[in-house]
Amino acid sequence: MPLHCSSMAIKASHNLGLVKLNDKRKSIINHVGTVSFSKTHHHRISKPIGCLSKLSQTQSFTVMEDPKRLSLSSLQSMKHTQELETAVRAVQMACSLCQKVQESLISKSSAVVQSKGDNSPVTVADWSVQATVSWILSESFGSSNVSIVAEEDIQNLSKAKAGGVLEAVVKTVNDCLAEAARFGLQGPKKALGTTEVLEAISRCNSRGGPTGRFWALDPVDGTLGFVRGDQYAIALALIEDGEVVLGVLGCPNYPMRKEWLNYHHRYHRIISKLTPPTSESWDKGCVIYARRGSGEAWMQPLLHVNKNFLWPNSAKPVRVSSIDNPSLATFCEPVEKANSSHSFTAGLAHSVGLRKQPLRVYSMVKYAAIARGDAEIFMKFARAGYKEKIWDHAAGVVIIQEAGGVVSDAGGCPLDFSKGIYLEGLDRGVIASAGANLHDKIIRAVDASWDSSSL
Ligand SMILES: Nc1ncnc2c1ncn2[C@@H]1O[C@H](COP(=O)(O)OS(=O)(=O)O)[C@@H](OP(=O)(O)O)[C@H]1O
Ligand SMILES: [Mg+2]
Ligand SMILES: [Mg+2]
Ligand SMILES: [Mg+2]
Repeated sequence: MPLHCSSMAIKASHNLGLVKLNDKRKSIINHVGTVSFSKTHHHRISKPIGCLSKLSQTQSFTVMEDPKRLSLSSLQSMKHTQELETAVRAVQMACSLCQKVQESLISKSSAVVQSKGDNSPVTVADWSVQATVSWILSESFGSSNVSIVAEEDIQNLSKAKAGGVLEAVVKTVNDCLAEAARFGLQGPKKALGTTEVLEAISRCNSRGGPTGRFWALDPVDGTLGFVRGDQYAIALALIEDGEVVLGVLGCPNYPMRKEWLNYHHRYHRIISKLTPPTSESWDKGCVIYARRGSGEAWMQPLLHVNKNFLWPNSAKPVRVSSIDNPSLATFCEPVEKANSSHSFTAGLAHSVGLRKQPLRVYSMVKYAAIARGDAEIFMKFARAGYKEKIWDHAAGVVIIQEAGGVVSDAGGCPLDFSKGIYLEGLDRGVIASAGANLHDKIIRAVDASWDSSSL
């Protein structure tokens, strides 16, 4: 919503991600990821000029709507309708594909799990989703109009050829595309050949950057969770001139009860045989999506093709939690210590007064949990030297922001999606919160404890 406040000479266009100030508060407002304009409204600045070291300097202002600019706002919110619809349908298809592959992984052997150069896992599902989404986007918008940055390439797939992985990918892609009509999309007239599948995967060779439009795709985020029969996500975002304009997160195992998100909880239940370790126990799954500037994030249940559900799917709005008392708040973080320092976040939690056990969840399901109001804070502090990739964050960031939350690096700056495949310039770590108060507290705690940390 465009905003105008004459008394403070503040003009802000929320939808366009611009904030202009003509008084001496410029240095304060331009430099933080979140600005409290009033006690109840929080508005994001997506292009700061620099960084404030402490969000506590955030100022409060009274803001009035400028009715003359409303038409611009509604125009903005109609943008990308086609792209969003296609992206949601493609992610629904990808969820269905992944569910089938995960079931077969659990019931058979782990032979289809390959290791990449960095020892991270990759599976038939990662390549198959990348091929399927790439093919759908190209068919829907014309391959010359579609540019995609995505995690996987065909090098490892060619290496894995001997194990029959490529054949399995081609079959999985074709089985999935054969169901396209049920998702309101058009599939191929005849099954894709190996060359076409490889082409679809390797077409995702954009390197991103500051200008133009590209999609960012993580075909399976949290592959480790996926192969362990746990949480994972399919993440698709559209980025224009360095800004994420829409995001879609497919979370096929998002459980009915939020406590079941917790890796440890699930693990203990399984070993104590309280619930069977089948995917049934999740009762589960959703696709969450948002469009920049709409102020809304939406959630759909998964479409179950075998249950004969047809498009359109029902959707309901999601909103971040209203909890801003740290003692009542839950924070989530990666399961693997190697991906984020559990000891550093434990220290932060202690100093901020977070009393609950951390919710350790694989993948961008953590972003989904914040957007749905199932947790209040997400923190990730990777080891020094690790560079976060845009596809691991883009969709989640826009969804949380539109659901009313705040996302920044540990210096309070927005994540920068304009610098290629990495989040260049990221200050220490990623923090997402349900509201500005919690966010402010975490950022101050990071500042206070960073120098004595071993990160
Ligand atoms: N060393 C290191 N440090 C930090 N992050 C790393 C690291 N290595 C990988 N990755 C990326 O982390 C993605 C998975 O993040 P998660 O939050 O799901 O972590 S965890 O699996 O719950 O521990 C994971 O995404 P996927 O590869 O899509 O699963 C990686 O992009
Ligand atoms: Mg990932
Ligand atoms: Mg991945
Ligand atoms: Mg990976």
